[in-house]
Amino acid sequence: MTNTSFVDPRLELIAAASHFYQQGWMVGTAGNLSCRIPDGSFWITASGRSKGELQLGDFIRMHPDGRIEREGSANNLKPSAETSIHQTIYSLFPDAIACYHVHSVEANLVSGFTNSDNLSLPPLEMLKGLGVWEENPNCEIPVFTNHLQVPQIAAEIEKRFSKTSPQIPALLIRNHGVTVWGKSTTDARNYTELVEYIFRYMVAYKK
Ligand SMILES: CSC[C@@H](O)[C@@H](O)C(=O)COP(=O)(O)O
Ligand SMILES: [Zn+2]
Repeated sequence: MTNTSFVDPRLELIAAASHFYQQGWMVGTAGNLSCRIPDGSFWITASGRSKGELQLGDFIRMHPDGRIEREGSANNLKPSAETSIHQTIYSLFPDAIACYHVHSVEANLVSGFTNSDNLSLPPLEMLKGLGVWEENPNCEIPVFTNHLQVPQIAAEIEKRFSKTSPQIPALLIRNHGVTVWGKSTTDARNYTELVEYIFRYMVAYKK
């Protein structure tokens, strides 16, 4: 029998946020999560919601051009302040279905390990989980400046990634946090855990 049951993707975002909150990566209102749906629009967390206790009404449905879909979206909520980054990721990577952004202590610490716009990652087995199938890989994560105006960060992401795709589906914003994307909510959740493991390793190695 075919399973035709429909799971509201917001439930997966709520579960992921709760999990990340428990890890200390989405404390208070930090971070934002989104998930693209078949008509090309995406659900994104509304701005300033407590990420450890999201509810279905804490999301906004947006079209790629920035238009808010009122049907299903709660009224009087503002979309995440970092919506322009999610829009940019969805436009650059047509396969991306989910985009997750979290703020961990380790992501901030490792972003200070280099002044360059790329951070070298150690050649850990965990990189395979992020799609890097090489022996002793020489892998880097792109690092972006944390401009006060978020659309400026988004514009720099667009500019760099239009020329060169990153080696892994992740980017770091200096002194801010990491953003990952994947072909499913499960992939995005796994990638978030994997990059955070690598950052933890890097911090522990430095001690
Ligand atoms: C703890 S404030 C963090 C915000 O400035 C921002 O970086 C963030 O990740 C959450 O913003 P939001 O507008 O709630 O999506
Ligand atoms: Zn943020």
